Amino acid sequence: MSTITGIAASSGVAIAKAYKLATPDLSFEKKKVDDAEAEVKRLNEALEVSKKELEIIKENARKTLGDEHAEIFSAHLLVLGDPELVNPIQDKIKTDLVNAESALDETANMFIDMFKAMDNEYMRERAADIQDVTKRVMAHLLNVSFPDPALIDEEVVVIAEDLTPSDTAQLNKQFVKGFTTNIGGRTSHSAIMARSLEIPAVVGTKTITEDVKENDIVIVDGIDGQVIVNPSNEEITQYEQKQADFEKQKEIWAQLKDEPTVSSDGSHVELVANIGTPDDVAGIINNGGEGVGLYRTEFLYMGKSELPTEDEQFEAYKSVLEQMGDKPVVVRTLDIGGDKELSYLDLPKEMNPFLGFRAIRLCLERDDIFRVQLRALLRASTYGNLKIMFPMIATLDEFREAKGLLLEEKENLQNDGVTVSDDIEVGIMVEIPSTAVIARQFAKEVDFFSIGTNDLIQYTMAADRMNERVSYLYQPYHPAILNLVNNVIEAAHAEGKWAGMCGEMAGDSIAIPILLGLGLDEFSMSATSILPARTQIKDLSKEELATYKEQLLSMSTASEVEAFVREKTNQ
Ligand SMILES: C=C(OP(=O)(O)O)C(=O)O
Ligand SMILES: [Mg+2]
Repeated sequence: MSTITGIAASSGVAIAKAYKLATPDLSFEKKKVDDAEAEVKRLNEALEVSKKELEIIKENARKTLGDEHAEIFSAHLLVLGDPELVNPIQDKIKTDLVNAESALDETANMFIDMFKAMDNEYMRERAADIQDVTKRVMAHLLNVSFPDPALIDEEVVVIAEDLTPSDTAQLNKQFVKGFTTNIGGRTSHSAIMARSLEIPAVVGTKTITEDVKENDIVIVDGIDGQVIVNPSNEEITQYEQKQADFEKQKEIWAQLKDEPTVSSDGSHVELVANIGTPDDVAGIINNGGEGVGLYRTEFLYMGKSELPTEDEQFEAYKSVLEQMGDKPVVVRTLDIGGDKELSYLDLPKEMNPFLGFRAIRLCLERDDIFRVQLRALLRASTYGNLKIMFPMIATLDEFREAKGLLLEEKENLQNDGVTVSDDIEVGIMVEIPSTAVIARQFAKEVDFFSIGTNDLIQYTMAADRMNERVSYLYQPYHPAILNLVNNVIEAAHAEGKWAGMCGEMAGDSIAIPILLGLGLDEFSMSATSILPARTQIKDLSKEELATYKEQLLSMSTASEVEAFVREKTNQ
């Protein structure tokens, strides 16, 4: 057995056999063949098996993630059955007398290049579909297995170099008991999704794909960030106990499910949750959340082959608002870019995607995409307590322009006789240090702030949130971060506005006492963190914590801050 240490990304313990998720080697040799018919038969068989697999994947995706996410596989099935693609491959085998692999590769590449060059978004999307489908058919021709998260049908721990947010969205929690990756940090989106799916996860292990072989038994300890490979019987017993203790602890937390969040000296704060899809609302209700503090709408745009329509979006927003009743629902407009890609938008590769064309920057340039979302939100606004916030705001001009588009679409809808709520609060995420520094000026114009510490920390410390090599610099308790957070809260209060936090820091047990003392009004976190946070806050005195403010803000290091908080709060 061996133990590998990584970053604890999602609590809980999982014990199961390993399932390695890696793209196989699909290289092949171009060969001349004598029997073209036999080669065509081989191609047709590979196409048939691929079709069957895609049918299963589509059905699994439909059951676990809904029709919307299953749609991409319908597009793949269409490609597989398209004679315009299949006939030329067969013809090539017959006329050039080459093996099926090279006929497939050359023909598919010809179509991919042709579609990519077209000045039509729909056609460019088809290029991505052909690319995906060709890989699957090629794997069958070469007789190599093509791992697919949506095809897993027995209990496993997924082992991968990295999981993209859309890979993570395909994990079926009935079978995937845990996952562990080489790269990533606590705030990478795969980690955030693991928490909303309640799947134990350890990320940033650097070497897990080398340390584990297919079918090894693996323990994922998402509480302490450890992975144990081929454990002894005693270790299995020990971790089964840890798993049972964790379940018991969850039962204790659950006792506060229907209670408000009140500190020991009677101050109420709002504990709300971060969600990615309407299905995640069930998790908020089960965990006693007081609303939605961040709805990451980009997941509506991912795992698909084209942009979601206004009606599809309207249905999703309406569903969340209706499920939450009169509780607040803060919806963030599209935040694509960084680690969240949309293959069908075909955006150029960037050297620094986190500093590049993302979020509001993209939305203001592609206002055709943005306006559709704004209209869908405005139409849904009468179904609950909607608040809208814009991501990655760096300048007041960006906020004014985005709000201007919102008001324009509101007027357009009203002119068409559509009813729109008149009291939608419009706020911003504070993720960029410049915005935190001049929060006073912003506070005069926005209705609220939600501090996105996942990005604010990476931009302030110049430490990539996805990179485990610099994770030591990713310091939520660094006094520079505390000063920025304090600046935002003070600025909001000076203008009679509220300040929340929707970065992962809001659910951190060392950060919570600090934030309570600084006067944060709303804490938005993974649904599973709500009950532990409520339990903790119940025993904290806000008044006492507020007296430590100046001392904390003038400290010099994160470790000084952490030691101080641990001492004062017995952690
Ligand atoms: C909540 C945030 O947004 P995301 O994690 O989606 O970038 C953040 O940056 O803190
Ligand atoms: Mg962010």
